[in-house]
Amino acid sequence: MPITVLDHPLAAHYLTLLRDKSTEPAKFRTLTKKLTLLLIVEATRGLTTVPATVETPMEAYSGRKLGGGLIAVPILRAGLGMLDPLLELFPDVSVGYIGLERDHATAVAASYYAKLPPKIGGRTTLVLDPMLATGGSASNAIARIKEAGAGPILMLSIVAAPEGVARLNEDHPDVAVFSAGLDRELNDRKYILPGLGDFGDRLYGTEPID
Ligand SMILES: O=P(O)(O)OC[C@H]1O[C@H](OP(=O)(O)OP(=O)(O)O)[C@H](O)[C@@H]1O
Ligand SMILES: O=c1cc[nH]c(=O)[nH]1
Ligand SMILES: [Mg+2]
Repeated sequence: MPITVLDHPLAAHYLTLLRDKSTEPAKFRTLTKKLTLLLIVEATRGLTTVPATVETPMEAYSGRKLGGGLIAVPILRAGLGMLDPLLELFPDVSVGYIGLERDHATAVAASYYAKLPPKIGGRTTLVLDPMLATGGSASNAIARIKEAGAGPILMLSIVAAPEGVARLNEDHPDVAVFSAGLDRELNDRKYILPGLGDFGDRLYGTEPID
């Protein structure tokens, strides 16, 4: 599926501040949340609703409510920075976790944790990971989520590289990808250019890339 890139002045503004190397972790976390809110609104446009009637103080109103329960799966660590805004907008979401870390030399992601909700079958699942670089981490996580029987899968990232989008389209053509930005390329260490560096390190104030 083609990637959907946010096209909104607020998204452009927040993303520029997020990329700025002088942005400290506290502000980085706040900007991540704001960008994720915008991404969630865009990505969930197609959610199904069911009829619902309520009484206003004046008369009956025939409206709509959200249908089935959503699943969210942040990819640890950096994806955790995107979870709070999802919980705010969808307080009834069920949350699973997948831990993946790229090897610094090979950039291949290895799994160190997975706990998915037991009743994932058929439910719409939002995968949260801010960086889609080679696409290896997202592809690995999505394969596990599919094995568990999830329904439609939406991938939410903050910065995507063309290489990662191509990998996901190849491995999981049924998955819709949303991102706040689509960057130029990967460097020889598989970091995104222009990118923003190591998202997890910037989010949690750990060591910078050398
Ligand atoms: O598309 P890929 O090439 O797989 O790269 C993207 C992955 O790299 C980062 O995680 P990292 O391995 O640095 O782990 P961290 O979130 O714990 O820092 C990022 O959060 C993605 O999960
Ligand atoms: O540029 C990149 C690539 C992978 N992971 C990151 O955090 N940043
Ligand atoms: Mg990292």
